[in-house]
Amino acid sequence: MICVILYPWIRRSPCVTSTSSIRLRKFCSRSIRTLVDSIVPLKPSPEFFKMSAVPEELGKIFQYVDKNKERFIERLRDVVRIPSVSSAPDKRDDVIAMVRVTEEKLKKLGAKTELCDVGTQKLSDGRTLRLPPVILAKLGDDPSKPTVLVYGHLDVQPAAKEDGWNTEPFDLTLSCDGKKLYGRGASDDKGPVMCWLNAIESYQNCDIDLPTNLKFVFEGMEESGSEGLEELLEAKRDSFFKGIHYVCISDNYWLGTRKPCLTYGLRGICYFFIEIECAVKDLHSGLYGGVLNEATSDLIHVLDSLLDRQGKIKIPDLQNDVLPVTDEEKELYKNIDFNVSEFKTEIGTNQLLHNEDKAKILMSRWRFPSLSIHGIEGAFAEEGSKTVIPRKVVGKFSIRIVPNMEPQKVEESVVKYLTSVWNKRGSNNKFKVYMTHGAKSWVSDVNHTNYTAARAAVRHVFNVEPDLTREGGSIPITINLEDVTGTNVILIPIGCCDDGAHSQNEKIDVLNYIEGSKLLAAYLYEIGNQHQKS
Ligand SMILES: NCC(=O)N[C@@H](Cc1c[nH]cn1)C(=O)O
Ligand SMILES: [Zn+2]
Ligand SMILES: [Zn+2]
Repeated sequence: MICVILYPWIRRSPCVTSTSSIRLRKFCSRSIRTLVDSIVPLKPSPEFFKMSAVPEELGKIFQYVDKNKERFIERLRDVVRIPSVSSAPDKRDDVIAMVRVTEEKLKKLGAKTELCDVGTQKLSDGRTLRLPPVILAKLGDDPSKPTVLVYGHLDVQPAAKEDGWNTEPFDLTLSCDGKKLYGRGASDDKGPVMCWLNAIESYQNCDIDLPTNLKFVFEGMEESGSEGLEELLEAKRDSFFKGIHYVCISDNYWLGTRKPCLTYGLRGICYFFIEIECAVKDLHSGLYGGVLNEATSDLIHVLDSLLDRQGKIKIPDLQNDVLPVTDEEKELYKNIDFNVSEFKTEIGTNQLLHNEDKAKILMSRWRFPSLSIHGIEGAFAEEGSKTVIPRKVVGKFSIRIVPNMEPQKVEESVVKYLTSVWNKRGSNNKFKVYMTHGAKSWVSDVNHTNYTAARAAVRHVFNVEPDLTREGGSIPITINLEDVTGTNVILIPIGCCDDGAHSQNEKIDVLNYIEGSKLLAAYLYEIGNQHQKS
């Protein structure tokens, strides 16, 4: 039997279900209002309003998700509250708490869980810190069903109100129009992880048998290079990671704000530190200024040698391995729904390096390397006019790498180039450059059942054919998951491009969180459906 539902985008219209009954903290500020007002009004094409035929079981699940919207939002609130910042040593206990809370949630759904110790981490100050355990879990063991491996991360980027947040970053806050949930990790990646739990709960409470067996890898170090995880994958290659048919990751974003997409490529990342030391302690610039080469000016000189004004990486040999763009590839960019002026508005810039050329902008984000300078540790960065000469500064930058580029080769080129820049500088200060972590890029086969199932799932939920996109960010473990399972990996993004992952005021739209829970349920349904045929 077929059940007919209205295309859910309609619910973006003003007749949105009232959220006044929701026991949620609401936040009204001019900045959020401005943000909401500035969003280009949705003009759905006529096909958006077509009726969509959804299989009866999925229809029931979708209704369950809608009915439990408030509780699902509370579920996200519970985990956003935990400041699980993997890069901050003093927050390590919170990362571990987040891992434990998630393990409990999985157990409640009936999963068999294991917390795997992945050893220790050496900090730059020489200290050793225990890495958060990785959750490996299994739900279902039916040999007649396919097995889907789900990966997600439980750690987040740092966030503080003083950085320019309008709300407390670790207190999930609903915007006054009831459409957006602000909080660190809301989109990256606690929201999507909770969507998986929502989807599974929905099957169970609707008394519908899960169409697949599930395995989970949830880690707490993704934002810091997934330390320890690769070794765990290798150690469990012939046990936990055996017998997996499909891998699914929800840890990226739609290309825009309106149309869902599926993602088949990621750039890799090579992260570098440059340490420069000029004294044994910080110095008064009135007493010591003018008598020594200062570490900060040395560092700025070195950092300035990395990029030219057009954003071209100046490190020789680095671009040698980048594959040329083929005519076939050029065609792929033509039909992708990407609006350059909306993109500029979202960033808040009126000038991009590649003007209004959609294909060039997308290629620069997806298939060419880029270099970004992230910050300088030790340099005076607070308010006020402190007259200090910092004794030691550490510059941090990363290079997003693309297919055919190898992290080790990138490391060699960077170290060789910066050492020569340093030698020419002629400073007597102490200088060190090293790569902290390197991860390869990843590109997948979009003709695999993993993708056809996900496309059908998008049609069930959004009644639209998704764009197939690549992503400029990195999920370091993706390629290892592909290797260790020997099967196809898909990225199913849940949030929008304007979610502000890693930035101030990170959010997830309520619509994306709720429809995203349905999407993952529909994906499992379609994997169950299409696996038998493949
Ligand atoms: N949502 C994925 C993501 O944000 N990944 C990080 C991974 C990373 C690697 N080193 C530091 N962070 C990214 O920046 O792409
Ligand atoms: Zn992430
Ligand atoms: Zn992230």
